[in-house]
Amino acid sequence: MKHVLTIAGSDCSGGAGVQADLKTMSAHRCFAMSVITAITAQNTQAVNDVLDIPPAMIEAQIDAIFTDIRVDAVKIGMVSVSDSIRAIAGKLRQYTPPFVVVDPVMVSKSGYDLLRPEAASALKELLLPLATIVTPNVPEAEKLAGMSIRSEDDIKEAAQRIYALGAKQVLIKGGHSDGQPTDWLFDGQKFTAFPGKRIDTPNTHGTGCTLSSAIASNLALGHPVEQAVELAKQYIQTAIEHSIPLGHGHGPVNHFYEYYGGEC
Ligand SMILES: Nc1ncnc2c1ncn2[C@@H]1O[C@H](COP(=O)(O)OP(=O)(O)OP(=O)(O)O)[C@@H](O)[C@H]1O
Ligand SMILES: Cc1ncc(COP(=O)(O)O)c(N)n1
Repeated sequence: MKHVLTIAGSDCSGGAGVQADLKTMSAHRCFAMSVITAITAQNTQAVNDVLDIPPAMIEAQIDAIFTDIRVDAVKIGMVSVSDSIRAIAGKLRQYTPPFVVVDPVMVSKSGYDLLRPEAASALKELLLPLATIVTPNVPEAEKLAGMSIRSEDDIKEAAQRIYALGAKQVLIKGGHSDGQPTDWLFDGQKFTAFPGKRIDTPNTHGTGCTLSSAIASNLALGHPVEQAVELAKQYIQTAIEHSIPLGHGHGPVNHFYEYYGGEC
């Protein structure tokens, strides 16, 4: 069995963050582990509060796992403060897991800033160089690349700029674009498009967390990056198609469909 670790924030409503990651990794039949960077009080409508876990406690969680258990892939999600980013980067340099997927979470679907402005440069300088693949959505890619994105050419220019920050591969996701949700992968040489079919639903809470965890699971399972993304794209497409009308805002995507081959 492969062992996959998420380093991310907790979403008590179960749609995004660590909870989405653990469900996704389990659906891929991987053993899922978590290092919690922050506790959020949120639901499908809003993030009401965030408590950042002290960096020493983040380090202690990482040490507890790596000193005892083989880790086949790591996914990093919400890390809001630069001291926590620095702590995580230091530990990953120490333990050198084979694959690191960085989802540069910045703003929740409900509009809350999950990355403090002071931490943006730490994310760029400390986490991107460790990334096997970084998976920004369009607004995140705009921030990382320092440019606005309005066209396919802009996506390609932004991917090249983000690649230059040190990530080995860059996947710019198309969920926030107009039209069909095509994701673009850049490996330093070529661009590969992963087309999707847009589902007209408000229930897309946790799509980015799910996609990056599916990529991490597929890398742990031995798939090369391009195939890991292709399979993850199929996973998120099905999970959105069967998403759950839970709560009064953005409901979660459905992982049970992949677990049991049917609705829960
Ligand atoms: N309505 C949709 N229909 C089909 N696919 C979608 C839809 N919305 C997003 N996707 C796909 O879901 C994945 C996540 O993309 P998205 O751009 O939503 O990421 P994100 O904004 O980081 O997600 P999150 O807000 O959950 O962090 C991508 O593969 C994207 O193409
Ligand atoms: C702990 C945590 N991590 C990530 C997200 C982003 O997910 P979304 O953009 O769907 O709100 C979130 N809301 N909460």
